[in-house]
Amino acid sequence: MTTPTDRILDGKALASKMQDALQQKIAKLQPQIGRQPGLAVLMVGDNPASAAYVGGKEKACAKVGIRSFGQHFPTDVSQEKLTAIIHELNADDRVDGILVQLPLPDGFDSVALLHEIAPHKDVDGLHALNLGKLVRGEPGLQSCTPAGVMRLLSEYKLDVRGKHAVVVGRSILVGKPLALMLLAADATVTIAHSRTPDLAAVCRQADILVAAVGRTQMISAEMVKPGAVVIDVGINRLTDPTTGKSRLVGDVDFEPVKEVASWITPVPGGVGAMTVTMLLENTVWSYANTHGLV
Ligand SMILES: Nc1nc(=O)c2c([nH]1)NC[C@@H]1CN(c3ccc(C(=O)N[C@@H](CCC(=O)O)C(=O)O)cc3)C=[N+]21
Repeated sequence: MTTPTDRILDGKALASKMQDALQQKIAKLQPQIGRQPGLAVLMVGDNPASAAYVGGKEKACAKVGIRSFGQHFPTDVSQEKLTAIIHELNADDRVDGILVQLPLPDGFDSVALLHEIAPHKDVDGLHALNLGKLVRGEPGLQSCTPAGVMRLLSEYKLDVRGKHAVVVGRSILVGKPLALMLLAADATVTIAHSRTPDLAAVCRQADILVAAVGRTQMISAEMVKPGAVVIDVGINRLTDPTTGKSRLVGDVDFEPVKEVASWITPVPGGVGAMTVTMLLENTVWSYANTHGLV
């Protein structure tokens, strides 16, 4: 029962291919529209993981030709000030997408803030209007990480229709929207979580198993049906106590699970690598859509 090791869903390669295509698309649209697409990322505080993500987003923007309007605030910035900044960005014609880097430090009402973003600039797909469209199965801006998972599955022509997808995790950023996207693609969807009894038995039913919990080694080989497609959304940073070096691992016990699964995403280089690219896609979609060029 061996699995060819090339059964890896290579998010990094797909992201790079998509970024090349985006770069060309922007180069074509820019003379018609008369400006670059623009993305504003708001970050509060100095969480090192957030700073790294924001840096990655700005680098990717520069690479494809999106102008960054990054703003970094100290933790004592007020909710009112952030709201006012969002209103300015809503009215700023150079800005196609607005993203509030999450999580915000304690004391901020992030949902209230997300709802100040003009829905057509909500490139994170977290505004109630965009989430509502997703529930209804209408087109709209969709959350980047789950959209990246769907794109990976379609790129590798892995059929979702009629398959049993088990999503472990029910966050508003990943688990819930991904379950809805899988449902829209005609999967039979189960959402499992920390209160699900006999999680292993539920996972073993999955043709497509998604781990989006944020806990290392959450998914062991015994929880995976042979031949299942395993999608690892977890991003956990582990520090080696002897070397002090840190590395990223997912929620899946990769080596043993890879022997059971038909296809599997690595961490890093899998879903996470797709997330930023979907953000760029959403920004360019909003840019083109504003000018009737979608
Ligand atoms: N409003 C908001 N929207 C988000 O989409 C959002 C957020 N807040 N807060 C934090 C999470 C996390 N996130 C990732 C982005 C890039 C990688 C990524 O590039 N990962 C690479 C490697 C990164 C590395 O090596 O450090 C990979 O997995 O291959 C991962 C995770 C977006 N998030």
